[in-house]
Amino acid sequence: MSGLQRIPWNPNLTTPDRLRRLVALALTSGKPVALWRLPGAVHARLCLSIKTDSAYVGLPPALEATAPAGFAFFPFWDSDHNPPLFLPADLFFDLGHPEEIQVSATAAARLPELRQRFSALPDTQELPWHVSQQPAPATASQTEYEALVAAGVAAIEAGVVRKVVSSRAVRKPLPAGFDALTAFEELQERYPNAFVSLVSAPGVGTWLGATPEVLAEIDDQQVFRTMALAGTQPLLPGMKPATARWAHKDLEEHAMVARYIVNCFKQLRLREYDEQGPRTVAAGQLLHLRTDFAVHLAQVPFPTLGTDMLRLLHPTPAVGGVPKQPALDFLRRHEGYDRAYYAGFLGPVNLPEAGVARLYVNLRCLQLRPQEAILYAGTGLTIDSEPAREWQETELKLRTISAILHD
Ligand SMILES: C=C(O[C@@H]1C=C(C(=O)O)C=C[C@H]1O)C(=O)O
Repeated sequence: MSGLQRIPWNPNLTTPDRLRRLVALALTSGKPVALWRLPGAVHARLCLSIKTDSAYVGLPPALEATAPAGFAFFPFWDSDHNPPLFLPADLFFDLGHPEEIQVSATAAARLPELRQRFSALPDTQELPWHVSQQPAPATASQTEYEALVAAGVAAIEAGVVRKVVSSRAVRKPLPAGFDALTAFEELQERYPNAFVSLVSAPGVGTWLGATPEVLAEIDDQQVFRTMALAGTQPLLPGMKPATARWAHKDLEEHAMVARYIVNCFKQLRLREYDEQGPRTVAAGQLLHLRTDFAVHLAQVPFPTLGTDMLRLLHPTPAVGGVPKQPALDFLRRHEGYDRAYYAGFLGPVNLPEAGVARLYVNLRCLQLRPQEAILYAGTGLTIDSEPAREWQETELKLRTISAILHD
C-alpha cells in the first residue's frame, strides 16, 4: 500500500545537494535512511522513516500490494544483535523527479516542521552515518579460511551436508576523504546491472553494496521472479559470457540452488513456474551461472506467493547450504564471525508502486565504520572444493566492493 502524496520540494538546490540534505535530515535526527538504484535503472531512490520504533520487525516483509510501503533490510540470521528492519516510507525521493518528494500521512502532518528543519541544516559535507554497536567481526587469515573450507569439505564427506557456503570478513581502512554518497555514485556507474544500495539505521550501522542476486521480486506485470545464482569464475579480458565453460563443481553447486528453489515451489504445491537456464551472466569482473524462475501471479491461485516464497527461500543454498539446517548449524559452529546483514536481503516493497517488490541478497557489500570498512565474501563448497581456490574466489568477490576504497 503506497498511499504516498506528491508535494513540490525546494526546487532551487541541485539534485545531489537535495539528496545530501534529505539524508542529513534523517541522520542528524537519528533516523534511518535507505538509498538504492535498481538494476538497469538510471536514477536512485531514497526512503526516509520518521517513526523509527516501528521499523524493527520480527518477520520478513509481506509482499502483497496491501502491505506497508517501505524498504526491507534483513540480516542473515535474525537476532537481537542484528534486528530485521522494515523502514516505513514516510518520505520518498526519486532522483528522476527531483522537483518533488512523496510523503506518507504521518510525514504530511509534520511537513512544516520537516521543511523548517531541512532549510536550517548546516551546509556540511560530513554526514553522521549510523555506526553498529556490535564489535568489528573476527577476520580470517588465509590459513584460517582454508581450514574452514577443509572443515566444510570434511562435513560434506561425512554426509552431514551436501553443500555449505563459507564466508569471511576483511577490515580495510577508509581512504582519506571517503564519502559514502560519492561511493554510492561510483558503485552505480561501475555496476549498471547490480542492485546498488546504501542503508544506514540505528542499531544496524551503515551498509553499502552492489549485488547481482535477486531473492524475490514481483514486477509491475505481476510476475514473481527468483533466481539460482551460483558457480563463479573470473571474467577475463576478451571472454564472452555465452562461451564460458564450467567445471563440474560449479554446475553441481548451481544445481543444488536451482533444486532448492523448485522444492520451495513444491512445498507450496505450485507447479506452474517457468524455469530458464542455467546461463552464464557477468557481475562486475565475475561470471556466474544463473537459472531464472518466473510465475505469472494472475494465472495461479496463490495470492500470497511472493510472501510465502520469500519466507521459504531465505537463506538459499547460494549463501547457506543443503540441507539447510545442518548447513546453518555448520556455519554457526565453524564460521567464527558474525555475518550480520551480509547474505541477508534488502530492497523496496510497494515503493513507490503498490504491488511491486524487489528484494536482493545482500552480497558484494561492506559495512562502514568511522575509520574502516568491513568487507564480506563467501564461496559455495562442494565435495570437490580446494581450500586455496576457495580463498582465491573470496579475494575475487571482494574486489567488486573494494573497488570504491581507493584514494
Ligand atoms: C556468497 C557470495 O556469492 C554467492 C555464491 C556464489 C558461488 O559460490 O559461486 C555465487 C554467487 C552468489 O550466490 C558472495 O558474493 O559473497
